[in-house]
Amino acid sequence: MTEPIGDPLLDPGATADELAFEGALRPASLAEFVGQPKVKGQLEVLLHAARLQDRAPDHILLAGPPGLGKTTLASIIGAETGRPIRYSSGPAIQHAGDLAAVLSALVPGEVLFIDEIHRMSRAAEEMLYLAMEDFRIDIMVGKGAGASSIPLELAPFTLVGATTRSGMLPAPLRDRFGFTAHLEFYVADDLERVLARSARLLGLEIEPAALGELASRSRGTPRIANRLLRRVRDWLLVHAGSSDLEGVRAALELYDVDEAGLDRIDRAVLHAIAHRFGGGPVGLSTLAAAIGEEADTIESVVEPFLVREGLIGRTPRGRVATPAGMRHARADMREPTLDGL
Ligand SMILES: Nc1ncnc2c1ncn2[C@@H]1O[C@H](COP(=O)(O)OP(=O)(O)OP(=O)(O)O)[C@@H](O)[C@H]1O
Ligand SMILES: [Mg+2]
Repeated sequence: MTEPIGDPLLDPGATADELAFEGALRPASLAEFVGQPKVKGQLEVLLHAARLQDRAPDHILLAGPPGLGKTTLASIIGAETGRPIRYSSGPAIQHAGDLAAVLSALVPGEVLFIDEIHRMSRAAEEMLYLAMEDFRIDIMVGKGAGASSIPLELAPFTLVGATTRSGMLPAPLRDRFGFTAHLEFYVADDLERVLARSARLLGLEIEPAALGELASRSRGTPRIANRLLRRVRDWLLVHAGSSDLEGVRAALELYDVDEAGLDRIDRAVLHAIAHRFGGGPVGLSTLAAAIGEEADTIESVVEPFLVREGLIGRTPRGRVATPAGMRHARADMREPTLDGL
């Protein structure tokens, strides 16, 4: 058995300290939100139009891999519309009754943010269809033949849903959103701007070359950029007097982030496909078992990045390493987790 690979950069069980750090760096307005020009332009028009007509904006779905700014955008939507925002999440809504309680407590014009909306229960999803369309729900009372439904009017609200897996949303739910924002991985220039902004907010003076190096290793993801920045800050603090670029390289080496920005779990996936499964194809669950990771993490976090980097491909028969992926796996001899494979 291989040991599960705890991913220090993407660990979903973030500590309170990390959450506070994320919160402090979260842009509060669309103007402050770096990159994603397409989505920003679309949201600007949508929010502006709603403001002109003094109505709640259409329901909005924010779709994209973790750490690209979905939660950030949801709170920006609240701020830009000047409306109160209420946070909930799919896993917290397991019964229709949970959702009924949230919906019936909404005040007119409120923004309801449901994170990980693809993880809501079926029954709650169905209740949401009606709520989104008609601002009404039917509450079932009683059971069996004597059951009846009582309609309940809701205050008009804007639903903002976030999902890392828009493909898992049932079509009727997806179709009820007036607009779906597809967040893309960030280009290095934009990540550099994210980093420059974060460094300024943290009171760090870091040379542009060092920020550029960090940006190119941040997997197109602001959350990772910010976390790496924190590791570099630590390194520079401990090794006072070192140059920033040296600090970036040393800190990333220490935390197992390679030149292409692949971290331990990315490399474990790539190595497993390349070496253990002879380049593939290999099915997702086999791959997950081989490296001791959740299939879900591999599918929503690791794969989109490796596919985008042209290192692996997806075929109907499973995942395969591309020639570039094979080269990367062969060249990278530092993989510590390979020992057990
Ligand atoms: N466009 C951006 N400009 C500046 N900072 C950003 C941007 N997008 C995200 N960030 C920063 O990245 C961090 C992660 O963003 P956020 O929590 O919004 O991601 P998410 O898409 O909700 O991720 P998850 O799917 O894991 O919930 C935040 O600290 C935020 O400050
Ligand atoms: Mg989020």
